[in-house]
Amino acid sequence: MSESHDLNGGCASPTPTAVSASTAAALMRSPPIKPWPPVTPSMPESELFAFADGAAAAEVFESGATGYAYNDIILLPGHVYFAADDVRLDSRVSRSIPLKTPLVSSPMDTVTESAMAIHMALQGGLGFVHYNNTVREQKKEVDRVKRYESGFITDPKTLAPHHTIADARDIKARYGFQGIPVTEDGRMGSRLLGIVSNRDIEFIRDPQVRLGDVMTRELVTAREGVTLEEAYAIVKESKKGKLPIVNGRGELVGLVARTDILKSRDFPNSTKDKVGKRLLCGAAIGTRPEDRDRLDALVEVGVDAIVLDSSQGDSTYQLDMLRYIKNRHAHLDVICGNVVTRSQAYHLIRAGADGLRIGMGCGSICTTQEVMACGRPQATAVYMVSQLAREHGVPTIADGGVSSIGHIIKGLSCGASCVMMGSMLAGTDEAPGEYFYKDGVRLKKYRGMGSMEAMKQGSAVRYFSEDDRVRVAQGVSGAVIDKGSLRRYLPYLIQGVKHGFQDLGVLSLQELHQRLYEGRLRFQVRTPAGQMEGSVHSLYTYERSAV
Ligand SMILES: NC(=O)C1=CN([C@@H]2O[C@H](COP(=O)(O)OP(=O)(O)OC[C@H]3O[C@@H](n4cnc5c(N)ncnc54)[C@H](O)[C@@H]3O)[C@@H](O)[C@H]2O)C=CC1
Ligand SMILES: O=c1[nH]c(=O)c2[nH+]cn([C@@H]3O[C@H](COP(=O)(O)O)[C@@H](O)[C@H]3O)c2[nH]1
Ligand SMILES: [K+]
Repeated sequence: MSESHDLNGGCASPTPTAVSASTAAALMRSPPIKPWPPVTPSMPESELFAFADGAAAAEVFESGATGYAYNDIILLPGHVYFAADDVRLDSRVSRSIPLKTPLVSSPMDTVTESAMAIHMALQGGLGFVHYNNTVREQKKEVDRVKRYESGFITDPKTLAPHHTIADARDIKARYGFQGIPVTEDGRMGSRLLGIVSNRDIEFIRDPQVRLGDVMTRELVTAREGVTLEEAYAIVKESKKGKLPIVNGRGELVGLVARTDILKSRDFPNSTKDKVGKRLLCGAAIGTRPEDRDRLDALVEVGVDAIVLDSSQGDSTYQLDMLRYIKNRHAHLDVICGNVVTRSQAYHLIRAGADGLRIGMGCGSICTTQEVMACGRPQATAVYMVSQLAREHGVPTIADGGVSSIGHIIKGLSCGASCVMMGSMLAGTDEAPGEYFYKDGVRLKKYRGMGSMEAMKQGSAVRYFSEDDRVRVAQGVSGAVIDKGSLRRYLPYLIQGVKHGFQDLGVLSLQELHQRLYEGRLRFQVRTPAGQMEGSVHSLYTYERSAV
């Protein structure tokens, strides 16, 4: 027996009444449907976005009583009339630093050191080197970024003549490259004696044969100071896989790999200075008197932007430090923060901040809102602060609380010039620290800079002593999942953001912000059911790839 579902909810259906012949004839003669004009890219905006559903940002965020997180809001789609690849993401991180990619890495000791900063800059973003270390260590990290030249390998794996074929095979298995320079003491900076490549060792059975007996000694080398173009020309001419760079004393100072000739052209969007063509690099410092020495050390190696790193940026300490830097190093961009209100932002803008970092307690490892009872939901904070900053030409960074591509798009849609990430980047190869396994999952450590662990290490290395102040932690330590290399992960994020812009019908960040402030970017607040509906649901199991 089949079950019938009564669509009238159990009520008896009304008895159909007969339609008169004249009414039936009139219905059949109903007026023809008015044709719409064809939709074309050249259509005026009033037609492309003819109906305004949802609400303008001002209506959503300016109510005052309620603050919204990224997940509380959703954007309504626009009209798609271009390909995702047509979208341009050019922006600024601070008054004088333009970016092709509006993504920056957080100054945290499990996120940004030189490797992260190099790869963020290569792909059009920027990295801020943390300062939970000695002045010397931070200076060295910034120096590495500034000295980086795409194409020159400055820290090649090297071996000594007493190493064996097994050692060379081990490097190949672990890092995937062949052609290992052999130097006197096995290190970079020591006299170059030869190169051992696959051809030298492939037919030798005994893995204990020493490299000194089999390496190639007749080498084509280039002298220190050679330009990348010249080095490439030599590599092409010599048909060798590797070109060692040596100084006047014959010591190894660098290496150029044939395989990198193509790769180095892969970064047309990199964040570089116009004159020296060096990658740009940011760094964080604090607002204590000793941070002035740190500042000078960073300026010595050419740091391009300074973040004054604090959870509450509206303090006389920060205002004093900002004025001090502006007097001493007028050329340097200073990004202040963190802030979440217009008052905080106003004080810093008035004192000359070149950029503002927005976010208090929204980060994945943050417990500030729990412990300090201060903060603000991030979407509202980004909108309110960015709106004021825009009037003064100051770019803003939406910092923290980003755990998906959608959150990046929402941060930018709320008015941020770029987005800063910690947890999203901490699991990549370029973040500091080694991977480890837990429950069969490959992880990397990630911790808040206000966590007890980070604070203890910080005061130990920064001040060379364990001070005995009572500390109140504002963060936790944990771990994040392996995300592989930024070489793949950043292009994935960038492409995702471009697709989001395409759905919104905006071709650039400038257009997005123009729509935002003209009330033409339309938002809606999602109820808890709306949020559930918008995330994965009703499945017994599912998988989500990290990249
Ligand atoms: N974005 C966020 O929500 C949060 C971020 N964090 C991160 O944790 C780290 C530590 O943050 P905070 O504890 O806010 O650092 P902070 O250095 O601003 O503050 C630490 C303490 O030192 C005081 N202080 C700063 N400069 C001073 C001076 N010149 N003289 C005397 N006292 C001074 C401050 O008032 C505060 O009590 C940073 O990396 C920060 O980004 C921490 C909490 C929240
Ligand atoms: O309350 C906090 N306690 C901490 O210990 C802490 N450490 C970092 N931060 C801030 O969090 C941002 C990174 O957040 P995500 O992991 O969500 O990207 C960072 O960029 C910071 O703004 C902290 N906030
Ligand atoms: K949090």
